Amino acid sequence: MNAPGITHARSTSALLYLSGVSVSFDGFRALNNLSLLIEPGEMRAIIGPNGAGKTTMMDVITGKTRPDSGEVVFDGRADLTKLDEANIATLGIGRKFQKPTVFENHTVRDNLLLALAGMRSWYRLLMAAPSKAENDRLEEILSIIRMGPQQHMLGARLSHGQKQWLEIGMLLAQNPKLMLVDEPVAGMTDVETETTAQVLREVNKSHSVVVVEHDMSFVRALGVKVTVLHEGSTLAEGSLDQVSADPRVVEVYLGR
Ligand SMILES: Nc1ncnc2c1ncn2[C@@H]1O[C@H](COP(=O)(O)OP(=O)(O)OP(=O)(O)O)[C@@H](O)[C@H]1O
Repeated sequence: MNAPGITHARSTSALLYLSGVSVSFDGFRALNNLSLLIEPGEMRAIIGPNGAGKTTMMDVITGKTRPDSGEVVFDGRADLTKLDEANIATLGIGRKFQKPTVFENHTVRDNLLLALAGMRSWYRLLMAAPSKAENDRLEEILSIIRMGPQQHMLGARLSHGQKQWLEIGMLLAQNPKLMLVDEPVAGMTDVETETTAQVLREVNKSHSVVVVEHDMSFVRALGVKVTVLHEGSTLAEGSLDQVSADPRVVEVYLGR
């Protein structure tokens, strides 16, 4: 049975299907007939110059912005243009914004336990010990985000990079079918950037991911298919080497 509120859309085997999506703000086309297809299990990197429409695309997928036209289908069945943000999150789309928002007065472990239990369960978390299943999952996530040694540290004491990894872990705890990650390495050192690529590659073993990022060394380290957005449309798609060799991409983005 379908969850309430789901409107059947076109049937597709893609996890995420955008076709002909346009969004205008006061007559300015932020997205212009955009199409994108993410396969189940895939990790995709989205790059493009400032104002290319990357954030607007993420906003359309999460229901924050309604497209003026076009199709947005998730998991082969749900028409996301008909759902609100809460319903879309329930369907299994999780988003990590650029700025980390971990609970600073709680340890890494408790931040993850809160995310595992769902934010409604503060009381349960404080009053009851985690179940064996919760503990096992917690250990698994700590290992994926490489923060086992820091699990008893308070959020406030973490470095910028560690906060980002913890937040990736908190998103993972909610077990979304698709993780959207906005500029995860902004402000990171080179070593943190490399670790973030390793963390996301590990995440991608069990989750589909769409990551927006400007940092080319990071995108190279991810080693996944890249979509280049420009003026609200797909300009090029392929490996980083392929799109980097495309004169149009050099002209509008990489050559700058
Ligand atoms: N709410 C809004 N009202 C008016 N214009 C907007 C709004 N949101 C975005 N825009 C415009 O739409 C265009 C696309 O913006 P968007 O933020 O999606 O680009 P981006 O690729 O994410 O850029 P950046 O890399 O700088 O984050 C920009 O020209 C922006 O000014």
